[in-house]
Amino acid sequence: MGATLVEKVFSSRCGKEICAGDVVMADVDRAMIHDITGPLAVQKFREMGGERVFDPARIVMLFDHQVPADSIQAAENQKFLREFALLQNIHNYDLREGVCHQVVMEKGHAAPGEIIVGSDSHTCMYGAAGAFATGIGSTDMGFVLRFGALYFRVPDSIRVEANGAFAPRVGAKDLILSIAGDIGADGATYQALEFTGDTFGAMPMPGRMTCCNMAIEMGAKAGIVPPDAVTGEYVLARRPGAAIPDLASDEDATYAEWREYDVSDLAPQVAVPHNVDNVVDVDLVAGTHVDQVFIGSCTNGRYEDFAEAAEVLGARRFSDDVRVVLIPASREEYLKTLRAGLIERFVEAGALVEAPCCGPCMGGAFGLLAPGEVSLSTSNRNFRGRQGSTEAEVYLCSAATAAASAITGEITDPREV
Ligand SMILES: CC(C)[C@H](C(=O)O)[C@@H](O)C(=O)O
Ligand code: SF4
Repeated sequence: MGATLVEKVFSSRCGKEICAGDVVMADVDRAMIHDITGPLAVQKFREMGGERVFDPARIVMLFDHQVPADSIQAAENQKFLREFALLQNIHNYDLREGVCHQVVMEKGHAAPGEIIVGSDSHTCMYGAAGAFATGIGSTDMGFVLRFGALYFRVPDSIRVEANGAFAPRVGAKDLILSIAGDIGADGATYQALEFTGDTFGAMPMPGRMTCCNMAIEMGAKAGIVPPDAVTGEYVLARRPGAAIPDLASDEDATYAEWREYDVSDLAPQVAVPHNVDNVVDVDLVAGTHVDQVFIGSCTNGRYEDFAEAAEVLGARRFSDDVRVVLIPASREEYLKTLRAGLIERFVEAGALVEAPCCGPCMGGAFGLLAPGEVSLSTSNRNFRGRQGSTEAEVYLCSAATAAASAITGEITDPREV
């Protein structure tokens, strides 16, 4: 019987045929912790009798949610983790690089066929590199830090096949929002989303990351794009010599579901408050006043997002009625955006450009909303209270839609500005 990509990853790791539903103990290739979840994971590791981590080279520690520290507690957490890294000889550690998921990808910590865990729900983003990657809780992470392995129930897969080319100003974020609208916020619970078809085949890595990143928003364990030449080029540039196994689902693999999309007539999509699956074509909400526009996060804070935003902006200014907050997801993305002259253009146009971090995405560090305010955000979550007051509203969209709306001060179709 044929196997899915995810079943193949586990079969290869376990050295025997593994099927969806099997519970296996599997070694992990990388374990990622960050400033919020790291301290509890370390505490759990110690409670389990941990003295030395299983392999310092396989642990990645990044600070992003509250950087620079926005409270004494955050500063203490970061100090605690820094001391742990020094003690354990963890070198893949940085407090300045940016949002953890972006940094994991760009430093080459994810490669096809690998199994990666992170104590953050959007760890599923590394499926863009053809890895099985999933978010785990801090107790599980304590176990992983100690033993380098974890029990997994191997998920069923939903095949999401997309074909066709996007219209101008429509792209990966619109596609994944539309998929979330169809599947629903819990419609893929404990399953893997396998993204196939010529749209994904032609999609550059940033778009694949956007789509895999949002798998968790449908409850999925993982999102994964079958590794191909695009994956190989990205991974090898960051980890020279990495093995790029030929991995794809068998033709007769069993899927829980098979969904097909034709993206050629897809319009820009917007998720309206307060659920990610409350998705509509942009024209249905066009004209909604916005108080804050945020372009950033692990979902859409890459150079390509800012380049598209700059194209939409042209020589204009952002509306004086909107707080426009732009945050490249990492230093690498920041530098690319800076060197292309875009940061200067954005600042001239009235934007606040911040250093790489999660920023307003989770309403943690800064950029909070007052009751009654409306945010339009390129991030991935819009539930009540996500960016500040529970009486505020968060809409989600692409960087193109965000830029168009930041110019007009209301939700705007990027094809019309
Ligand atoms: C803080 C962290 C645990 C959380 C997550 O797991 O996703 C955050 O990154 C988020 O996006 O809500
Ligand atoms: S940018 Fe947002 S979604 Fe991504 S890790 Fe940070 S808080 Fe979570």
